[in-house]
Amino acid sequence: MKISGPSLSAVDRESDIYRKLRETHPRIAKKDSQTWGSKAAAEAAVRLNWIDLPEASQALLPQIADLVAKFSSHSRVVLCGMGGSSLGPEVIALTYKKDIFIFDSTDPNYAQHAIGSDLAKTVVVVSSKSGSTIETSSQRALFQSQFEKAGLSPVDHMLFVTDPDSPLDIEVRAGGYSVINADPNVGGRFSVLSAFGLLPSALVGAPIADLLADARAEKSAFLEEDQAILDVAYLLVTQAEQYIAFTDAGSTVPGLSDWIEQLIAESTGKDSIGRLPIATEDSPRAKVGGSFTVAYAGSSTDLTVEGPLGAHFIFWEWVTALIGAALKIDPFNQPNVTEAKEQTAACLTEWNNSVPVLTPACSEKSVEIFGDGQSLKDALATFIEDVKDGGYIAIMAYLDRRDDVKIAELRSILAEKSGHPTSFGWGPRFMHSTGQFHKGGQKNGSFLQITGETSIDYEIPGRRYSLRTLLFAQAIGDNRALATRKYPLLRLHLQKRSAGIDEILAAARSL
Ligand SMILES: O=P(O)(O)OC[C@H]1O[C@](O)(CO)[C@@H](O)[C@@H]1O
Repeated sequence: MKISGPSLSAVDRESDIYRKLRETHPRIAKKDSQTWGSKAAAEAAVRLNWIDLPEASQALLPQIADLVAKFSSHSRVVLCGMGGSSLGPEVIALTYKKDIFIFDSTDPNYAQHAIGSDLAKTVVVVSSKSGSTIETSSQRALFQSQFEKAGLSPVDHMLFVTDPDSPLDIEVRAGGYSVINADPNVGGRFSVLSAFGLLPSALVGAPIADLLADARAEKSAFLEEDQAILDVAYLLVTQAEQYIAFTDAGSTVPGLSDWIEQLIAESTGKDSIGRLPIATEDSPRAKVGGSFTVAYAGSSTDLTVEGPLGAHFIFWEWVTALIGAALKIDPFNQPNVTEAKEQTAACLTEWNNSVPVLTPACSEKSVEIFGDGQSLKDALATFIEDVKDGGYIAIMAYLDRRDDVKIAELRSILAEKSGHPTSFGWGPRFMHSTGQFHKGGQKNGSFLQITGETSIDYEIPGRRYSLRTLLFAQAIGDNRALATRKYPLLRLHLQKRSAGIDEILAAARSL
């Protein structure tokens, strides 16, 4: 991996932190579960096999090749999965310019795109380590019924990646489905070089053997010569107090920032001392709010890290483990993700499985305002004013990331208007990424939720609620989890999505 940039002059290789990182590096290589302290040791003992994946996953290649051959008559691949289970294949497909539909949402409008118009040609990979993630199990149930309704046998169109003996594994094997098991001692966000990353990527024709070879070469390189990897970990610990802005601009590995975001945010966003990665459009916009800036090409950020995608994967996983040791946190748990899940379940019970009428404080044209402010502009202005010194804004859009993609422009507008680091996440996908940080990291976030009416809805077979109800329970559940912490919180609800997005963008630009 080649590293460069002006920040390297700040590396103090004689400092205590650098010494700690240098001591930690060989302990990670030995898979020493005590590396992150005794409290983290039990979890670490069953989470460290990602270290072996560049070599160990080669053994999976024949099984993956068989599955690719078995499903080769299907021209369209859909991947159902959340967090690490989907962001890995997404960046691989983007990098190698392969087409895969990533279904990592519960938005019915987006689900309609996932289902598409040609189920006969579609193969669906359902990826879930635990087998119990609510989004993934709902997506799976939806697809099963869609295939049946279309007169197609789901067994011929669906295959599964999961841990051996997970409830999902047992059920789908009994049902005659194709299944590939991943190593259970690898956590979701570290799983890209396991079957979770490799199988969907191979189905769309990405060169997975090359990815593994690049990861192996990089691992050998940093085990032999540790300076580059220790320098990067040192900078992210010492030069970024809280915010690390990543940009894919000019990069040969587009989408990597989103994958790194889930890796670092969910691994470090706890005990109020984490690092918040922010995926930004380009280096000028990355700098807003004084974030430490990182790119994978060019020379306009604090740090540039260049290398092939497989090398990036193992490099950033290792850096994350190093950061965890330096910050004295357990990088392998995600305590606050569970909290949002519980709030979602509580909403579903309270609502008796259907969204109640939610009355806004006020409305303007297509947008309902749940929060302070007499108009959209006023609400946004108040929201920005309330951001704490040194704090950040998180925009969470529970919308369709194909049709509603324009709303992502709000990130740079609010960053510029407020001068604060501003992240953007699609709901509920961000819940498996920055969602952990929002509730477990530094207590200085301000949260803007954007929800919208749906043009379609789907019943989820086997559940008593629909996809739309689940989406709203996730949004309102997370809203409650944030509200209990008394963080600044605004929800804008779009009665009409397209018009509402334009109105929000216009109001934000006029601030
Ligand atoms: O693969 P699973 O078990 O469905 O989990 C999906 C995601 O949920 C988390 O467990 C928690 O957000 C992630 O670490 C993981 O990538």
